[in-house]
Amino acid sequence: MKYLTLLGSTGSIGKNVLEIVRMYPDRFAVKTLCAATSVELLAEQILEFSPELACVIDEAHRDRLKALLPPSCATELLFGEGGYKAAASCDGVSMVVSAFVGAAGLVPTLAAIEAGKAVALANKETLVTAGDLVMPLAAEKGVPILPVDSEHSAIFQCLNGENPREVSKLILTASGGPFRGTPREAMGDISLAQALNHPTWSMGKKITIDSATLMNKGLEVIEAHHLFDVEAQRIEVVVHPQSIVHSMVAYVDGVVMAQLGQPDMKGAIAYALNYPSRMDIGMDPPDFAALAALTFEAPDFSKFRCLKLAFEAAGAGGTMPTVLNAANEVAVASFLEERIGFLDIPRIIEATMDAHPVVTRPALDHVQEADTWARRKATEFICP
Ligand SMILES: NC(=O)C1=CN([C@@H]2O[C@H](COP(=O)(O)OP(=O)(O)OC[C@H]3O[C@@H](n4cnc5c(N)ncnc54)[C@H](OP(=O)(O)O)[C@@H]3O)[C@@H](O)[C@H]2O)C=CC1
Ligand SMILES: CC(=O)[C@@H](O)[C@H](O)COP(=O)(O)O
Ligand SMILES: [Mn+2]
Repeated sequence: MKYLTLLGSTGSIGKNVLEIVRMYPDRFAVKTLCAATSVELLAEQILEFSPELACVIDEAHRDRLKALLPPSCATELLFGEGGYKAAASCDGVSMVVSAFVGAAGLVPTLAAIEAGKAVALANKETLVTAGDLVMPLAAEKGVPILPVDSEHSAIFQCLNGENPREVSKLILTASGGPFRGTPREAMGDISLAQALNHPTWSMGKKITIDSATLMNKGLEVIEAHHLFDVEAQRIEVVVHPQSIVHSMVAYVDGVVMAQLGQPDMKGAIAYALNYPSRMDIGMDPPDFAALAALTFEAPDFSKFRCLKLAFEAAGAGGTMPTVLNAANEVAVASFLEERIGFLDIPRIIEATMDAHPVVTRPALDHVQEADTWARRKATEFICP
């Protein structure tokens, strides 16, 4: 039996994880559930899965959650960063699924690694903001970091059994988002509803906006760099609108291995949860005869500035990816509140990066300071 801590149980990834737990109650049990403020859904999940511990973002939400549960409920209720760390390092937990959104995932993921728990990692921002700290700590503690992000799961599967020294490049596929065919001149008029309309994947709001700006792919380049120890110059992004080829690995002999499947996160989640064995999760392979075509094209870096900025942040290293990520979180939150336009997102990130004096080889304190600094700076650039 694998005992899980689920960081982000009320989110898109979290709900998919719980679907798989429902399919295999003989293999997985939920020991702790964590969310931020969605106490109604969390209460339902607590009643269904009876975790030992549950945690929300602050005391007020803990009190609201408590009021939704019967007095007989034995689940211990915690709140705040201390509570998340306790959930991530809880005795008896064998795997932590890291599925918070944003850099909020960093501290509990580090706590999980410190405590020697295997990590199934969906929260890419953890690696973008502090990959140089996270991966060495995982290596030191002998903790596996199993990718959940679909592209990274694909690469992980394509690398299986191959010699990493024979890899020539990683090829990340991008759907291209809803604005792949939108003329450059029309990009300023994009509405929130249009940006939330992802062509192939159903996901949380923040990552859906990241996909629309192609920042998601930029974050994934940095994530892949840390997960697979391949420098960003050897990571190529190719637009593949059908989202059937989830990513590829090219080898020194020119051979390319690809992983294909339907655009449904349950495949990647199940692979991470049950690695190295596969499970029947009721998913059919793509119907190739019914697919008109699988197509590939280069991304337009000038139309999608965020992708360019992510490569620049990867090249600068140190605290620059932390700043890229934090400024992006601020800009996307502001776009989701309809306070800024779509093209303000790259403008704010670029201005924040331009103002940042990079700290090389940062410790956790430096990362956290850079994150706080970038959020403040980006907020200033929202209303210049
Ligand atoms: N969705 C997908 O298909 C994919 C997602 N990912 C990555 O997985 C992560 C999760 O994405 P997704 O599930 O879409 O996101 P959602 O927005 O759907 O869910 C986010 C989860 O994190 C919780 N949360 C949000 N903010 C905080 C915070 N400050 N502290 C603690 N918990 C918080 C939310 O709780 P509450 O509901 O209470 O707000 C919710 O449970 C992201 O890093 C994303 O990039 C990667 C590949 C695919
Ligand atoms: C499902 C998943 O892994 C997402 O990160 C997905 O890749 C988003 O699609 P884009 O390719 O549009 O960014
Ligand atoms: Mn992805």
